[in-house]
Amino acid sequence: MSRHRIKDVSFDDDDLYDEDDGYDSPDPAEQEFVQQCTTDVLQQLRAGNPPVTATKEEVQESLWHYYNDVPKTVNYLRGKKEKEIKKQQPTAKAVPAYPAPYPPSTAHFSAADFFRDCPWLNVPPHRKADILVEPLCPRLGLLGGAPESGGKVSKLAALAAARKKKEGEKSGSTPVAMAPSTPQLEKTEVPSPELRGPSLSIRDRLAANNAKSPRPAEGNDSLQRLSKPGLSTSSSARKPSPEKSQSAAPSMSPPVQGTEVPSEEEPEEQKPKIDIRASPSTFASTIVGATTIPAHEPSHLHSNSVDLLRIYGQNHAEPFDFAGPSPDDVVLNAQNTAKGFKSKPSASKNGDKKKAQGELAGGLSNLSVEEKVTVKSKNLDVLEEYKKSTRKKSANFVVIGHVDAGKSTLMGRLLADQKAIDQRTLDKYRREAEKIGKGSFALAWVLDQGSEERARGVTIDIATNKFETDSTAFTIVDAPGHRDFVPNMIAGASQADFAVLVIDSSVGKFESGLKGQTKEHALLVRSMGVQKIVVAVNKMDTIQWDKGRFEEIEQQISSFLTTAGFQAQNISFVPCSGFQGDNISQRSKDPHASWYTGPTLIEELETSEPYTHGLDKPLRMTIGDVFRGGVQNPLSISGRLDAGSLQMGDQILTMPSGETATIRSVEVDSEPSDWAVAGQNVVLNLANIDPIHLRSGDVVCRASAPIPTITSFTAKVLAFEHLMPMMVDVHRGRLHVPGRISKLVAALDKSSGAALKKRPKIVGPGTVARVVVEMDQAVPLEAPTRIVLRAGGSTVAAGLLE
Ligand SMILES: Nc1nc2c(ncn2[C@@H]2O[C@H](COP(=O)(O)OP(=O)(O)OP(=O)(O)O)[C@@H](O)[C@H]2O)c(=O)[nH]1
Repeated sequence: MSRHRIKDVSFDDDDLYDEDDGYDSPDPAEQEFVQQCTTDVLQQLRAGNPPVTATKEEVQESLWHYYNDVPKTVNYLRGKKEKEIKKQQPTAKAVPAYPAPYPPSTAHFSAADFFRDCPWLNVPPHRKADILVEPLCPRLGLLGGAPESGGKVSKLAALAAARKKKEGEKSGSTPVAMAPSTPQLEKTEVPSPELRGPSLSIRDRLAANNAKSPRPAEGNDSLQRLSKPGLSTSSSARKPSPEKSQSAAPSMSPPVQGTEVPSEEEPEEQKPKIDIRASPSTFASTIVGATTIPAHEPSHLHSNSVDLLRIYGQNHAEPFDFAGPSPDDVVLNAQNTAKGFKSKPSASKNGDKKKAQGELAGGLSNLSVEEKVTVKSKNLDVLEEYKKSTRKKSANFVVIGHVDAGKSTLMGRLLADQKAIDQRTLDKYRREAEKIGKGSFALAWVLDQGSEERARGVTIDIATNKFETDSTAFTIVDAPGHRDFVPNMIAGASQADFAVLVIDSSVGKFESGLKGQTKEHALLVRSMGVQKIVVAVNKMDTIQWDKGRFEEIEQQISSFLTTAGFQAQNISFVPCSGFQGDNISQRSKDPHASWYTGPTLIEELETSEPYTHGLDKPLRMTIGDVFRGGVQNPLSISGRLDAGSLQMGDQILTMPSGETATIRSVEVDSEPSDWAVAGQNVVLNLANIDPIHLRSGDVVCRASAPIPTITSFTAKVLAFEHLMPMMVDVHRGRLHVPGRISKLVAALDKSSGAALKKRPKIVGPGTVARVVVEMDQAVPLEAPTRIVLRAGGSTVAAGLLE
């Protein structure tokens, strides 16, 4: 027989139900066992101390819960019954003075029962003191907050309190002071101890005592301050009288519920206004020195709106003067003075302050990324130095002509013949050129240094090289012949004293060249101011030095150049072969060339006069290149002096940036020099300027005579194409800006310059015209500068700024 209600996991759900009531019928043997247990439990309950009884059903129910365990069932029922007995007895009587301990087998623990035998807990209720819970009256601010004392009550609250009091008197009941355990309750009156029952709280009794014997005004500092009116206008409120001490008694009421009830006899307007603001905290009192304020003066501490800093500054301390030296500075200055150093100046005085500010402003203005470089000038009379100098005359010439006319080859030969390039380098160029199948370009590579130029066999940008004869230092400006690079050719032509026009004399090439850049280049250099031109009739070896061909070319070109404005005495022709080196530096040894007895090319070049005019004019130099000259010269510019002179240490002005720079050193024709004059090719090593202010095409001048920057000008131009109001690019050396011909002023006579027709709508090629040009941006230009106008990749006009 099992004592446990253990579920057999092997059953089916149907096994739990029988056909009658759905549950198993009790086993007779088990019923007998339960009966026996019930009897045992009842006997033990009756035999215990105190004896308890329980019903049969209670016992069997308990046995069922305890799985028929008799001792546990007895313990449970005994505890249960004893609790019921206790509940039925009155409290005093139910608690025995010395209750018997529970049997050790008790399963339930009760704290009350555990401490029941403690005699000190058996305090009669009437002797128990109230436990007061402090109301939550948050302190609001550092210098004020919720009033701890009675504050001014609202009229509504006062009326409600008075009505309540009256009702209490009518009903004859004693007004009971409410324990301020709940802030919402309103205390209407502080009763006397006699009126209070034994349940009066300690706080209430203290309050009543305070009402009876008011505190003297000077007895307690906090109360004294509390009684000060602050914003109150009533003087009577300043000194608390015994009658008013009630309001001064500490109250646990929240701020909105005052303890003072206005007397009915006293008119409202005569009642003193009580300062309901709280006293400052100890911390606040300490930092503002509240205790030093005389008692009779209104305390600013009660004004919540008072600025703490203002209080601090007005009454108690001088505000710190931040303009003066800091305490650390004072100490450091004293230490430095003792060591013999100059002390840090104080800026406390106004004068010193201004001085310091001035120094600061000056320091900022002088602030620069790089330190200013000072270059000592020798203060030379440059023109005198120039006259005394024994330097060779220098001449620049630009090499122009149609593409593949043989310009670079001719100049390479010239440089080779003049020993400006050594044979070893020349052999190297030859080998390299042969490697890529361009052996005939070996001489051209002397000038065409760019890889693209060498690969394509075409000059792209101008190249400058120097060579010297016995009398002259020459600078070659090799210009590209291709029409796509005409702007570069213009830049080269702007630096030239004269021009060498190279013409391919081979059959068909001369004719095509005339239609191409031969004429354009000649016109351009003339428009750029070049007056002398040497025509090198090249590749004469290809036509077996045909004299007739040479004379035909000479005639056609001469005619054209004269038309373009060159004077006949400034035009010369030399039959030559750059490839073979005939009539370049040496006369041709070819017997077919014996008919020519004139000067060689170099001899013709030496007849040119140096460009020396404009020495006494204001400094003008167009920047050709901006580069890093080396470690000693981090910023250099190169170009040709158009006018004036300069020397080392001079201050220059660059336009259009308007930035100044110092000339650190000067190089003339790659030689160091103290000075330079107009016509010389110079490199200026600069200091005290940022490279971003320097560009090719900018103009160097002096601040005393700056070049103007303009956006429009009138020019007398020779039309290469039809001209009308149109968009054009304005070229001046390296400078080129977009603009437009805004007006055709007049068509002019070529020789006299007189107006033939005013305001023409269009002018044809070869016509000289006066036009107004406007530019999109301001550029440094001044008369009589030569300009070139191009449109759609062609030169449409060139002329002189008026
Ligand atoms: N037969 C012969 N060929 C020459 C002579 N001069 C140059 N050439 C050839 O002509 C070709 C072009 O020569 P370049 O010196 O590059 O001509 P270029 O005028 O400088 O050409 P670009 O600068 O590109 O306009 C090369 O193959 C040269 O070898 C010459 O006197 N006789």
